[in-house]
Amino acid sequence: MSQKINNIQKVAVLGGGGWGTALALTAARAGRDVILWARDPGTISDIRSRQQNQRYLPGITFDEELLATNNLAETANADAILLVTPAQSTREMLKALATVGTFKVPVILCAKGIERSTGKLLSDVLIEELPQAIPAVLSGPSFADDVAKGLPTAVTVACENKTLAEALTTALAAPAFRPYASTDVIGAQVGGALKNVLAIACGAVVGRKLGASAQAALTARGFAELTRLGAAMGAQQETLTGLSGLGDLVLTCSSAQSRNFRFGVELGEGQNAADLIAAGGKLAEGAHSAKIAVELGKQHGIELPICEAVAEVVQGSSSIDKALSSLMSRPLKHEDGKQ
Ligand SMILES: NC(=O)c1ccc[n+]([C@@H]2O[C@H](COP(=O)([O-])OP(=O)(O)OC[C@H]3O[C@@H](n4cnc5c(N)ncnc54)[C@H](O)[C@@H]3O)[C@@H](O)[C@H]2O)c1
Ligand SMILES: O=P(O)(O)OC[C@H](O)CO
Repeated sequence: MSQKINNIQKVAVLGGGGWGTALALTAARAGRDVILWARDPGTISDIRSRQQNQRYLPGITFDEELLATNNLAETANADAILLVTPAQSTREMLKALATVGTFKVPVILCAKGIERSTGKLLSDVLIEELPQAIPAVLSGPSFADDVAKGLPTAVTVACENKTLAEALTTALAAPAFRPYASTDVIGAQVGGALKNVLAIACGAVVGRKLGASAQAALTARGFAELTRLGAAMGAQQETLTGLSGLGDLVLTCSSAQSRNFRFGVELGEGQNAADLIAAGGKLAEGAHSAKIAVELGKQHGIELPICEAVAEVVQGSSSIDKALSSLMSRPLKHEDGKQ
């Protein structure tokens, strides 16, 4: 493995959506040899022939000529894999990978979510499906459009092996893309998964025109939920207050560029979650993680009232108004959560 650590040159990116394409571009800008796997043939031909991914990164043409394929076997000799398909497809993707190679390399999980059917973090899913791979996580405040356009971005790259975490940051660092190394694989995942749920709540408050004060209050109380669950699951405080925790929460809870935030705005404006999901619009990972986050909270003895409100609205068992009124009428508490 030490040879691989010192020489992460061939990077395979799995996922031809906005984030997969943006990460492939930034890895190419970092000087890596990049192969991008996508399942959609239209995406591959768009990238090959026009240096665009119009479906997921509309209006952006890139200078880099990315090598794109829909043959997964072509990724088998990579020194590192970036897995960038939606969280709920992680297991399926890993099962597919296992059929084409051994992958005794770092697999960097870039999706933000919790497996809905099991409540498992994606690193646990990876260990189950590809036990010889080395789990790593890339997370932080970063919109695909910004990264694809080369705007400045900083993220956390976590791997339990400190040397490998540092090697991965070296391999991915580009002039406008600054990864920080961490050994906290759990913390980097909890922040990314929960901020999506909390961003839906903030979006709903904006959609309902409840004011900037309410949005700030939800963000701060949401951060309390994120840090308490994270700590109970073994995350480090510095990670939760860092890029992949507070940093991403602030971004996603305040920007209409976020799909989770916009999903919340639409709910706040009176649309129905089931209809929004059935319409197959933009990916809002928080809608898929809300209920399982609440269940994880219960397992760890942590109350997550905002996540619970989002879960209830998403599953149609509460309206926005009812959910907000039950949040406001909870018994008065100390801010630190202690009695
Ligand atoms: N877009 C961003 O700004 C951004 C930033 C950071 C993290 N992320 C995270 O990255 C993950 C992917 O997001 P995205 O923005 O690229 O989504 P996207 O909707 O732009 O693209 C999703 C891609 O995954 C593919 N896909 C979907 N289901 C699949 C399956 N079962 N097997 C194989 N491929 C499948 C789609 O064809 C598409 O190419 C999400 O978890 C998201 O939270 C996104
Ligand atoms: O568009 P969203 O809500 O999926 O957010 C994208 C990134 O996770 C922001 O860091």
